Amino acid sequence: MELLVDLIIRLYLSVAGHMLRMHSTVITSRMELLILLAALEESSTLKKTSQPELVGAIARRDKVQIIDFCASRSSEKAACTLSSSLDDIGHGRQSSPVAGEEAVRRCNVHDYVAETEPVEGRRRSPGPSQVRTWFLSVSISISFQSLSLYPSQPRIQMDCEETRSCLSLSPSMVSVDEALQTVLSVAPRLEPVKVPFQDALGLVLAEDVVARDPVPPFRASIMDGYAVVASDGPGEYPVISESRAGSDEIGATVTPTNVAYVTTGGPIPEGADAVVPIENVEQIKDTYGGVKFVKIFVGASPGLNIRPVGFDIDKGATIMKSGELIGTSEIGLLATVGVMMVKVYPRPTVAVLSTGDELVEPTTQYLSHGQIRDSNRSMLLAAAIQQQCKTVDLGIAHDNEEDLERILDYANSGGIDILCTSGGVSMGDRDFVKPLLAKRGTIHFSKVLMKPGKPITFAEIHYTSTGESAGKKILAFGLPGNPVSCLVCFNLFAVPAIRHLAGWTNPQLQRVHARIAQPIKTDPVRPEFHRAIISWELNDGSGKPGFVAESTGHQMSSRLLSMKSANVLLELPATGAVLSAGTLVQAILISDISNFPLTKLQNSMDLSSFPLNPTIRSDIMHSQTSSESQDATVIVAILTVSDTVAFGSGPDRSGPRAISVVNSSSEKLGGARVFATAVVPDEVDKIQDCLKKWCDVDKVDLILTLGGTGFSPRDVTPEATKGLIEKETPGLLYAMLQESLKVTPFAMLSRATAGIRASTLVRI
Ligand SMILES: Nc1nc2c(c(=O)[nH]1)N[C@H]1C(S)=C(S)[C@@H](COP(=O)(O)OP(=O)(O)OC[C@H]3O[C@@H](n4cnc5c(N)ncnc54)[C@H](O)[C@@H]3O)O[C@H]1N2
Ligand code: MOO
Repeated sequence: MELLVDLIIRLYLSVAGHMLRMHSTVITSRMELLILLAALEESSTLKKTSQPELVGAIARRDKVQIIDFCASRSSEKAACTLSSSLDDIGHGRQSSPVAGEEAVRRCNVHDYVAETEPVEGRRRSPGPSQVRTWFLSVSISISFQSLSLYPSQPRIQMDCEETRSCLSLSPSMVSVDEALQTVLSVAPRLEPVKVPFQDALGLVLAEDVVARDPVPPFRASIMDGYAVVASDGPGEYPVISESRAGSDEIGATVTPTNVAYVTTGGPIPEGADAVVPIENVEQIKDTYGGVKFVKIFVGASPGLNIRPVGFDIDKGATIMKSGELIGTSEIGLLATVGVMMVKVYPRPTVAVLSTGDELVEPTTQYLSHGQIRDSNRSMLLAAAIQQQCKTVDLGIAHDNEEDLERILDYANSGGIDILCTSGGVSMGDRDFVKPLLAKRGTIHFSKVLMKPGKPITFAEIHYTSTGESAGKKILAFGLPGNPVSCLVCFNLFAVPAIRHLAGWTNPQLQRVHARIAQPIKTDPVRPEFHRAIISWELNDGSGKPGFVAESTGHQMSSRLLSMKSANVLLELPATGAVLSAGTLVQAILISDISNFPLTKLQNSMDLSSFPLNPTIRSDIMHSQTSSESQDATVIVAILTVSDTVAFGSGPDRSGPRAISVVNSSSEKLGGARVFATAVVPDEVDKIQDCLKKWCDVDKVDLILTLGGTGFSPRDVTPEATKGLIEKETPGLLYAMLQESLKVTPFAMLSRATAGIRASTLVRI
């Protein structure tokens, strides 16, 4: 039996693309230990640290529970199969076979070398009748290097307080959706307040607003012209009065055979039932006995150009409903109907605290070794202000429990609604935020299956003060220290919470669909929130208008530049696959998108630096050719061949440069213009697909390929090109080499290729 289990494990681990998973499995026998050890054999971390502990626990006949054991390669299917196999072998109790996506979703995976988590329960030694239970969360990347062992609370009766603290610290990981639902279910609506209507911009109404007056309050003219009795018809009439907006010609009554001058918005005199615009009327030069006469050229039907009383707003009409957001037009409406005080949900007060011994004020000119400027605090305060919150700056807390506790107490007494800390929520020995939040309140979750932002912690703390705030709660977000993780988590969780507190009926962030401009590699385990800039394009690559998303580049969670200018977070599923350019994905809006970058089609120079895949680019190219190719005699396409660029791990430096060289030397090159660009990874079929399409379908004149000419196994551009060209052009190669040698002797190491396919010249 042992051999069989061992074999199964080895088999599964040896098959590329398989995932091994044991879920909620209690290890009680040597056989089960074997399963684990066989699988983890290659984990040096385990051997050095956790394995002896685990073996010791088994030897002592302590009960060991694996809550999540996941050797992740990529396939979810294998996880289910193995899970069932384990059941079949018969452990004596069920390990639940978790299927497909659900398995991955619930998987507690760590994709880096993790360490023992400081959990309260660890300090307790098991009593005589107690069962020692370990929570073991294991993730094995392809190299099987990472493992974390979580000794957890013994399964013993504890008093409530202890139970709560321990449970709050359990390392279970929730999905982003679950986490958000939790936040929203815990977040209370703030008590509504009355404010002057001018101060209500951006707030949510907490009552209906009723018009106390009709609008307009009198019959008003829509045009500058003459108020007439419609039945009079065309003819010459005396002007008996002039009614201008703002004046009321009291007493003036229009009767048949006379008219009154009116301006737009002015009251219509009694008796008149239509207004003839001034354009259809002529002043008669001579006045008769001081009375002005006009000649009316057209007839009018009753009611023409008159707004009756209450035409825009009826008296008593509900013009705004509770729950509506007050924008600029709403302020205008409140003014119109004379509602001077409105009941609204107030803005939450957000306190922001940075934690970490390495942090110094941003004003620090010279940094000592190990110091960094605190960026998160200013950023979070600005983000809170952007959400219209009142803010409290709690400064920087050092990595010690006392400092943190003192500041938390201060915040606690200050009437705040939300506390945002950053840093100190991960696994370091000085990460005090979680234990403190657990001590002061209830932790609802402390890890979320997302990238970046995994260690985000959410807790609710109850006010200790006795004053007005007594009984109220503070929502505490323990945001990760990495600046990008910090801001991404603020957007995804704190912003909806702020909105919910502030009375929004739909506090969720809005989503749109966008097509990605570059291929993006997804994470195999954590759904990723990839920072990008979307813009509206007349052709999003599908031939129709739509949003196109441009990645902000390298997505490391410390690289705040990846957040700069980003107006969306692309929601990328955790499949480990590469999404090709042009794939439609969901984009979560994180900022105002009204300030779009210029659309690529509006800016032909910019067009060239837009590395869409060949299909997309060609579509755009076709829509361009009618207007722009008329004067271009040589149509050029540029292909960047690079894994780094294709997978979004680095910017395309050579592509844009080549484009500007071609475009700026256009005249010298006989009217050459770049109409198509693309980026593909170093793979023969991808390169060939693109070249074939440009040669055979788009009939491009010249293709320049960049990259992939070196000597590494992935450098295959020459091979891909040679497989396609029909006639070689050795002379060109010679000329290219000669020129290149003038710049660098290394040119002789280049494996340049050139040739013709159909009517296209391909050069690398
Ligand atoms: N062994 C493990 N290590 C880490 C894990 C893990 O699960 N096991 N998680 C990683 C992930 S994911 C993240 S995200 C970070 C989060 O760490 P913390 O929230 O504890 O943050 P710190 O360790 O304090 O700082 C991380 C990083 O960010 C910088 N930082 C912190 N505060 C600021 C600030 N106010 N302004 C600018 N930069 C800040 C800090 O210097 C660090 O470089 O943990 C991983 N590690
Ligand atoms: O989850 Mo951390 O936020 O990847 O860097």
